[in-house]
Amino acid sequence: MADKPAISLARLDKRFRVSEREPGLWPALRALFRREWVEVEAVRELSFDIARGERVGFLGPNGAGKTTTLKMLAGLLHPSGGRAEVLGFEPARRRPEFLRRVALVMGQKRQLSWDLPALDTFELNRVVFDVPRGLYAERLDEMVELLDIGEVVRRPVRTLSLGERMKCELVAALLHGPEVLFLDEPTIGMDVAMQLAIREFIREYHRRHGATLILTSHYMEDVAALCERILVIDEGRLRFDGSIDALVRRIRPLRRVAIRSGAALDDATRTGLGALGQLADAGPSRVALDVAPARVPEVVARLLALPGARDLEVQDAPLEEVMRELFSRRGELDAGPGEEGAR
Ligand SMILES: Nc1ncnc2c1ncn2[C@@H]1O[C@H](COP(=O)(O)OP(=O)(O)OP(=O)(O)O)[C@@H](O)[C@H]1O
Repeated sequence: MADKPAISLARLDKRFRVSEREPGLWPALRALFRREWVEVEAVRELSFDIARGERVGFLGPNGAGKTTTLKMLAGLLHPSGGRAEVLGFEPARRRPEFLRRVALVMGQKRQLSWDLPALDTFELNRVVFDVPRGLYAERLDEMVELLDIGEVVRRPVRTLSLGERMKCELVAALLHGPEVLFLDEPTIGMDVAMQLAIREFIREYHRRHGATLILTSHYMEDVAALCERILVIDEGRLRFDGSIDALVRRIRPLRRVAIRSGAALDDATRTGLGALGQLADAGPSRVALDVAPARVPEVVARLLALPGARDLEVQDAPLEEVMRELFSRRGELDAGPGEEGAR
């Protein structure tokens, strides 16, 4: 029999009731006596399974329901309907045995005490989670070394840079050895070098300890480096479940083939090439064509036959472009699973 999934959602729903009023004084006064409520459907009938040790990227436009889902899975929010199971537990019950085995790290929130060194919060967590001293010291040494924060953990948190603080947040979240890790925008607002350091740490931590990982990030490099599977949600619903490659093919189905020729191309040649795919503007002696993957070999052969042809390139759409498109095309991704099928 296959292993039970680490995480399982069945038609999970979350609705928020929010009060709504028109701007201005009169509506404000009226709202004191009679509030008008609207329901926001943040998560709608979300169903998927995640196997133990899987690394899953959770993507979608702003307000898609990613954070709400992670909060439900970490036991911070009660679902309005459906069922969530994490490591066999119902997260909303917040059983201590459950809380000891999961961790939620949010790039926009901190659990470290502002005026104390991070080491003090680590020690507090050791007591709260009842981690044996030897194991605690072992884990702490390992992470401090991997993140290179031997000195950083001794300084008051308020004096740390955003990246240094996030490194400490990660240590605080991992000292109890969680088997499931929810990471919500762990690199948000950081410079490229710090993003890379944090990403590398997460990758190495996963390699060594094999925790199940769900990550949300607006940085495609994070997701590409860390996640083997992507779930896209939009308006609270699952829109895609598959690999990054499959997602790129779904959003940008064409590949770009470009070449430089020995001389400027005349109009007749350009028109002839235009019949092979969509011509992208590339300059007088350069041709770039966007073509369906199946046509790439034929197009490459035709381009290589141009006089003085050189510098052939075949590219997928850059990941950042795919990400931008994904976040701007609200509601346009086909419903249903990715090319690799529903799981
Ligand atoms: N506590 C709350 N009360 C009312 N509405 C909420 C609450 N939390 C979230 N929402 C609403 O639920 C929807 C989903 O929000 P959520 O934060 O889960 O999205 P997200 O995908 O994480 O977005 P982002 O990428 O911007 O962080 C949004 O419309 C949001 O305004």
